[in-house]
Order: sequence, then structure tokens, then C-alpha cells
Amino acid sequence: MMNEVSVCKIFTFDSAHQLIGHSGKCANVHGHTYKLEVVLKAPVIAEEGVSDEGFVMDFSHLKSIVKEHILSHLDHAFLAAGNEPVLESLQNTGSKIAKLGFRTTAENLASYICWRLLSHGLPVFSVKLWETGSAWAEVEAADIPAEGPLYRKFGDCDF
Ligand SMILES: Nc1nc2c(c(=O)[nH]1)N=C([C@H](O)[C@H](O)COP(=O)(O)OP(=O)(O)OP(=O)(O)O)CN2
Ligand SMILES: [Zn+2]
Repeated sequence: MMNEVSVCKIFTFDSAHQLIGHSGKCANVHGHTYKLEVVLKAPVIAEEGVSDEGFVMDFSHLKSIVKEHILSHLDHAFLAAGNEPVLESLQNTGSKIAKLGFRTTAENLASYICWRLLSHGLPVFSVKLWETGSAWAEVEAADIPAEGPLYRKFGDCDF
């Protein structure tokens, strides 16, 4: 058995959101180019002669999982808790919406992404989500209950 190593792959995606009830400017509909850092921690694969020998996981495999299960839903979408007045007109005009069912703070988004990736079998250690160039939230997988993050739920989550 090889020792455990951490590896990280970094992604970006562009989304809009609105923090209903925020006392400042984030009460407006606005957007971010989010930066997502996914850290895996697992033993290095020891099997001789296989493509993945010496990897925790092939970065390209990690990329395709994150793209399929996270980025395809969130990129160029409105990230909706479900209580935003603008939702109805976005739905009526066919805009892309990721209905998440929780207040779309960086903390909650990081927790949700981490939980989703865990549920797809990735050995996630932590997820860090940069909302702006100067602000991020980070969650360790070990701190998320198996049933999902403990944020307040507004309603359904689409994916
Ligand atoms: N703890 C949190 N605080 C705030 C969040 C959040 O998710 N968690 N989110 C927001 C807003 O969404 C806002 O868009 C980001 O706020 P802020 O960092 O203040 O954005 P700026 O563009 O002003 O960043 P600067 O780099 O300081 O210009 C608010 N708070
Ligand atoms: Zn914001």
C-alpha cells in the first residue's frame, strides 16, 4: 500500500445569483467568475504497469467528473435558492437555471459541491470556492454529514 497524497485540480465557471435578504450589494442580481479547487486525498495507485500507476487519480478523469456533475449545471446559469423574484421571468424566457434550494453563499455552494463529488465516489478531502479574487470558502469533506450539508433548505434541488 502506497502512502496517501493530496492532489488538486482547479476549475472556473461563470454564474449569476442573488442573496435575498442581504444587507448590502449582494441583494442585487449579480455574477461571479468562480474559481473551484477540488482536493482529493487517497493512497497513490501502486499497480505496476497500469495507466494510473503513481496517480491518486488521473487529472483528466477528475476533470471529466467535475465537468459532468458540477460545471455543466452551474456554468452560465442563474444559481437559484428558489425564492428569487427574478426566477419566474428567467424560467419564462428559457434562461439556464440551477435550482439548488439553498441560499447561494460561497459557504453553501462549496459544501454542496463537496457533497455531490463525494456522492459520485471521489475521495474528496476538501473543496475551496473563490467567489471573487479576494474571498473564498473552504469545506473539508469530513465535516459534511452523509445525508448532506446542514444548510437551510428552501425547496427542491435540480441535480
Ligand atoms: N461570508 C460570505 N460573505 C459574503 C458572501 C458569501 O458568499 N459569503 N457573498 C457576498 C456576495 O455574493 C458578493 O458578491 C461578494 O462580496 P464581496 O467579497 O464583498 O465582493 P467585492 O466585489 O466587493 O470584492 P472586493 O474584492 O472586496 O472588491 C457578500 N458577502
Ligand atoms: Zn455574489
